This record gives sequence, C-alpha cells and structure tokens, in this order.
Amino acid sequence: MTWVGKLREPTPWKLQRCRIVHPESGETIDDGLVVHFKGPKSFTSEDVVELHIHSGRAVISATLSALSKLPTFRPAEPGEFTRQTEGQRRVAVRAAEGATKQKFDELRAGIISALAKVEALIDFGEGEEIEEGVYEDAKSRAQKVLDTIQGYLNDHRRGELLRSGIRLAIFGPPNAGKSSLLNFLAQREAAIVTPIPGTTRDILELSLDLGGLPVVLADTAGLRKTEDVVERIGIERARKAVESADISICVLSFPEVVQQQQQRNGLDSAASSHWRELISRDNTFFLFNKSDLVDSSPMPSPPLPSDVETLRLSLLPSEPRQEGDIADRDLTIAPKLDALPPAAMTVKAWKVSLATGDGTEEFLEGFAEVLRKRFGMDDILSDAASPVITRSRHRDHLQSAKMHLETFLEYGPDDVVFAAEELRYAANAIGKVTGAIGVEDILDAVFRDFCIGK
Ligand SMILES: Nc1nc2c(ncn2[C@@H]2O[C@H](COP(=O)(O)OP(=O)(O)OP(=O)(O)O)[C@@H](O)[C@H]2O)c(=O)[nH]1
Ligand SMILES: [Mg+2]
Repeated sequence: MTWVGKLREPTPWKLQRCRIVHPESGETIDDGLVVHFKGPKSFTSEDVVELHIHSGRAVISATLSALSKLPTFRPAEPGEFTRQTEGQRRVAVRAAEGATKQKFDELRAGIISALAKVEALIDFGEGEEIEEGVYEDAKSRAQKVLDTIQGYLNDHRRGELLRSGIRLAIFGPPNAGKSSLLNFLAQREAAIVTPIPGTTRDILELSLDLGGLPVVLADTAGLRKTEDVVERIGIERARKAVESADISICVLSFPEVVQQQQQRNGLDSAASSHWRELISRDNTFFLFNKSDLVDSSPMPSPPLPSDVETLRLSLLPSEPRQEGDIADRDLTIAPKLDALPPAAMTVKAWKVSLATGDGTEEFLEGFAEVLRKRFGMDDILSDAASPVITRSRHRDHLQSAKMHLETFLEYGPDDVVFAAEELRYAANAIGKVTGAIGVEDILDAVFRDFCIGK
C-alpha cells in the first residue's frame, strides 16, 4: 500500500485517533480511530488499515466515497479479502503436491525396476544371460517400495486435512459441558447451554482455527438411553460424527466420574457404555470438566484416583481398538498404574472448569500442541516430514498398490508370470496418480539393467 497525498503512514499495531478528511474537499468526515496491521503479520499478509468510524449511513457512505477518490483504491469483491488468505493456503497445498508427484514417480520407478527383473526372468529364464538372484533382487526392491508406501499411508491424513480441515468431534454423557466447550473454543455463545441434560439434540458444526490449524468442530448430543424419538436420532448422528472424526474429545464431569469410581461398582456400566464404546485409544482425548465442583462434593474416603491420566487409562477400552474387535466393547475398569506414560509423552487428558476458566489455558495449549504434532504443517516445505498424500484419491491408489505388492511378495520364483502381473497392477495404481505406465518404461529398464541384445 502506498500512502498518497496527505495520508501519513500510521504507526503499526497502534490504535490511533485520527481525523478522516475528504482527499479533495479537505472537509472533515469523522473523528475516528485507525489501526495499521503491517504485512506480513496481517490477515492477508499484506498491509492492512482498519478505520473505526462512527456508525450511521452518512458517515459510512462519505468515508467510502472519499476512499474511492484515492488512486488505486476500489471496493473489495465479495469474499475477496478472505480469498487472499485462502490463496496462501493453496500455495502450501500446491507445494505439498509438487513434492507428492516426485515421491510417486520414485515409487513407480522402484516398482518398474522390480518388474523389469521379473520380466527378464520370464523372457529369458535364469541362465546364461541372466545372472542368479534376480528374483530375490526384484523382491527386495518391491519390499522397499512397500515399506515406503506404508510410511506414506501412516501420515494421519495430514495432507488431506490441510485441504479440508481436521474433523474434531466433542462427545460424552449429557450435561457434562460439551456445548460449553464448543462455546469456549469458538469464543462465542454458538451452542445453547442449559442445566437440563439432553439440551443439544442435533450436531452443531463450526469451523475455527486451533493452534493455527483449520478445524471443523462438532458438538453432539449427550449419549444416553432415551425413549425420546428426536433425541434418539440426535444420538445416532452423534455416534456417526464421532466415528468419522479425525480426533475426538470426550467431555466428562470430573466430580461425577470420581464419585462413581469411588463407589464399589465403579461407573454405571449400562449408562456409561453409551459413550465409552466410542472411546478410541489413539484418537480420543479427555476433558474432565466442572473441577470447581470437586471441593463442594462429598468425598468419601479413601480418596480415589484424581490424577487425570489414571482416570483416562481407566476409561480406555481394555484392548487396542480394532475394527470388529469385540474386546473393544469390553467395559472392565482396570486402572493400569504401571502403564502411566513418562512425563515427556503427549498429555491426553486435562482437568478444567469451563465455568471458572480454571485449567482452560493449559488445556488449550496442550491440545493445540497435540494437533500440531499430529497434523502440523510447519514442516510442509521440508522434504522429510511433509505429507505425501494430499487427496483421498491418492490414498486409494497407494492402498491398492500396497495390496498388489503384498501379493507379489507372496509368490515364489515358480509363479513369475502371476507375480509380474501383480507388479504391473501396482505400477498402474501409482501411474494413475502420475500418468500411466507404458511398456516402453519396462523395456527401457530391462535393457538398461541386463545387457541383452546388442
Ligand atoms: N459448575 C460448573 N458447571 C458447568 C461447567 N461447565 C458447564 N457447566 C454447566 O453444566 C450444564 C451443562 O452444560 P452444557 O454445556 O449444556 O452440557 P452438554 O454436555 O452440552 O449437555 P447436553 O447438550 O445436554 O448433552 C450447564 O448448566 C453449564 O452451565 C463447569 O465447569 N462447572
Ligand atoms: Mg450440549
């Protein structure tokens, strides 16, 4: 931005009082405030000036008309302002995709080199012209590609999430403070909060920025047994939202959980099963809310685990969660004290009071850290850690390539024809991302690797 005529560049980051004067007539339009956000530390990363003027049509339209008199000034198109930040996000995505193309090309080259070996075996047989150990060599090349693919697939979908936002679902029993959490994160009263259990019925979704990452946050209905038709539909939706989320926060009332754990039978398993079955070992984080009520609630002796990590562990499914695994639904409560992680490990549970704000800062910092560690894009331009997969279509192709490579590795040297076919499928799957694989590629590799012919 250039400062023309009588305009003086305001001191950056300071809200200053200023007189807003018409550039042609010199007439004072308003006595307002101005703040200058100096680029690149601004919303669009360009210089931004905000004018705070008095409300009222006359002042606003006079100011707009004055601005339009200034050379190079024009009103922004609808959404143009935001589109600029969106543009920057796209640049980051594109950078990641450029890296993706190269990585996929390398994978394909690896498969083709394995395929060339196998093709040579088929065409010429192991004998005079082809040295021994060719099949083993092909296998070790395929294994290397497979390992690399596996590494790319274990990326927590970081690349895709940069495009679409991390889906974060809040769930738990009714009245625990789920909607209060959404309001706290959104910093506004977006969701209805009342002391009546079952207040939230439908999913409330909003997009926000957490720790610098795009997050699509979903508040859900409290999970419990109910005869109410509307609530039941809401609960079903809640389940689906949690199951399809990338990461979830289970909100529980701290005094309630502690109190129930202290009673002989522990948590009421029938009532708690509704939310406990949605807990995933890796993807569920815990917020023990209403810590302000602890002191006032009667604490029978002996006092039981109030350490949040112990509580968290006591709520986890007893076996690692696997698809279709029945043990997953096992509700035995077995605090594993010896399983406590070393202090350096990621914190996965926090104790807060959303009412008083106690502990919320630690939670926010801790959870933002979790998100950055899992989905962070800080290193997007550094080769080693940048996510290779930025589209779910790419993931599908990689998965298919992985499957064919695994099948290839199961074949022995007697089944070279079938084995080669699997490699071809694998190369084709990768080729669907980078451009199709040609016969010429393989012939090139065959003639380069084995001095066949003249
Ligand atoms: N004392 C205390 N009350 C809280 C706290 N957080 C929330 N509440 C209150 O708990 C009640 C339930 O809060 P909500 O945020 O509506 O709970 P919810 O989990 O969304 O409940 P449902 O939508 O019914 O499932 C409200 O009256 C809140 O004001 C807290 O930290 N301390
Ligand atoms: Mg609610």
